[in-house]
Amino acid sequence: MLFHVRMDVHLPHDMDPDVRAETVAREKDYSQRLQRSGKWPHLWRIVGEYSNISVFDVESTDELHELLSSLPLFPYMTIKVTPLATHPSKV
Ligand SMILES: O=C(O)C[C@H]1C=CC(=O)O1
Repeated sequence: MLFHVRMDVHLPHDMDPDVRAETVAREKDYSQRLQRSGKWPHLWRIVGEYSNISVFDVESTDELHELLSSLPLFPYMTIKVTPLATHPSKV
């Protein structure tokens, strides 16, 4: 199952710089493991925003929720999920 996911990151301005750097580093490691596994085939930066557009390829909505809620940045993000179906005009 494919899902279009938009993530907007809102890190607190007063966040400790060491905590911020460590959280972002853990996020990078976690996301790269999911990308290598094939579950996160697209990850794009939205120009001019601390946001991304992603595509996840997972078995279920429960799996997607588990993956997203385990993101180290999850407490600092708003996430919008759009389920994708096959377009009837696709060749
Ligand atoms: O930077 C972001 O868009 C948030 C998040 C998604 C992947 C990653 O490494 O960080």
